[in-house]
Amino acid sequence: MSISLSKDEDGFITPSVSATPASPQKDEELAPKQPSTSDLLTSTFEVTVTLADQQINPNSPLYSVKSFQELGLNPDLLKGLLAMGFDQPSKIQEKALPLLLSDPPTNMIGQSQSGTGKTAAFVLTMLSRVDYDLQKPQALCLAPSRELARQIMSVITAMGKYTNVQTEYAIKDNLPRDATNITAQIIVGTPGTMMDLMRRKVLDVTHVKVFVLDEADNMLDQDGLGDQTLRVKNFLPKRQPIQIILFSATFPDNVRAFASKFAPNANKIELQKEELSVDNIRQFYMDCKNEEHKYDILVSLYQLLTIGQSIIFTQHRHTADRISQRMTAEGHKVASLHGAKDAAERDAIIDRFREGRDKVLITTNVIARGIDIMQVNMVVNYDLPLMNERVKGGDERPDIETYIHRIGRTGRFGRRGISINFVHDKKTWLQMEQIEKALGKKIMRIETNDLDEMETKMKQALK
Ligand SMILES: Nc1ncnc2c1ncn2[C@@H]1O[C@H](COP(=O)(O)OP(=O)(O)OP(=O)(O)O)[C@@H](O)[C@H]1O
Repeated sequence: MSISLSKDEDGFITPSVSATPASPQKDEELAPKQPSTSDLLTSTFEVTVTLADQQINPNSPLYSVKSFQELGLNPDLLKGLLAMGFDQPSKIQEKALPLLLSDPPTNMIGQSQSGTGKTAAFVLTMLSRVDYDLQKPQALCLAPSRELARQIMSVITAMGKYTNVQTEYAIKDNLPRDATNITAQIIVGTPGTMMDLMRRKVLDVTHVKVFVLDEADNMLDQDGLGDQTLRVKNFLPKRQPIQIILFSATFPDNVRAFASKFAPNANKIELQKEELSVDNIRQFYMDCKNEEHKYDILVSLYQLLTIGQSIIFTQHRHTADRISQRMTAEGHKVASLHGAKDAAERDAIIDRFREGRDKVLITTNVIARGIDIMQVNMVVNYDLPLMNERVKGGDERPDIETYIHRIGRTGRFGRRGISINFVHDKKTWLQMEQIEKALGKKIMRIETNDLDEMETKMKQALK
């Protein structure tokens, strides 16, 4: 028996037993530049494509498509795509889909910014590869949270609407404890539960041919979910080739090498460092006097937070609960979500938020990644994300990857969004400065004492 430290979904480390501020902004910097879905579809951001077969020219038109029709998809899947309103592939889909769907299947490590359509790329691959007449698990997809697993499942269901695909979850408290045999073709879940089902032989892996990791850098990070993900992979049969697909908006250097080992000989689509975050998210900061002042400012922002929908990120679960209880007691309508709540409650909270019945969600890193809710036009980093939520020890450096994912909950698929960082002392101010440097994007100051100015600037940024 060994005791190891592992990170739970909120980013908290738990033991487990197992075998110079940005200069004030000028008004012209806020002048609206109108990004739109069509901007995203014709986006010019650069990706580097490296093919597993070095003899092939990645710039050949064979390795890029301008329409879904060119992919030679099963007509039922094409119908599903069109019913979802997907008329044209996005940049990442354009590049990734021909590589993902070609035969023989080749591994893929794919990177593109948050909200640019990675999910559809791997979901379409799973749906294209499974044999609908075979009642056996054939594609496994792992995600870091139950919320994301449920969202991926909803994309599979929508895209596969005109097929006979059968699906099953591998998330906590979903299957009855006495379930014996999963016959669905596509299984989506979190690594611990997936492993549990495999070990108990409820999930037969003999016919698995596609293995997908969404938020792959997070899933492979040795300080995160890496151990469990590796265990799942090692359980898969070695006899037949399995297509391994890794996608994320971020691949920090420390996991890149491991990703290449995990998905050997992969085709790779990578982003330049300066393209990590999308331009349609306007980033601001507010200089608060102290912790208590952060709360007051959040309350004063309430009206703006509810123009669309907003997500407020805190470092700790207790902060999320405390703020939400205080705001509720003061007559505001807010919800809080984190990994300490039970499964049914978590599902109910995210569903209410997704349906727009709650407009403000206060949460931890548990939903920093992947969650796609178009109406979210504001993200507040009440606490900046820090490395010590991710790695062992008291590392107080800002967590750049988590920052990119958090602000990426807004500005989905070319829409406009704004993010606001609260800083309240020299330390947090310096942390924010490091984020600004790492991303090479200006984070603009908004005064905390002029609500009208704040409102004007924010509305302008969202126009
Ligand atoms: N080709 C398309 N046409 C229209 N909408 C699309 C297309 N592809 C994806 N979308 C929509 O774009 C939104 C963002 O897509 P998705 O959630 O897959 O982004 P992502 O790249 O996985 O983001 P993240 O890095 O945050 O996980 C979704 O609402 C999806 O339905």
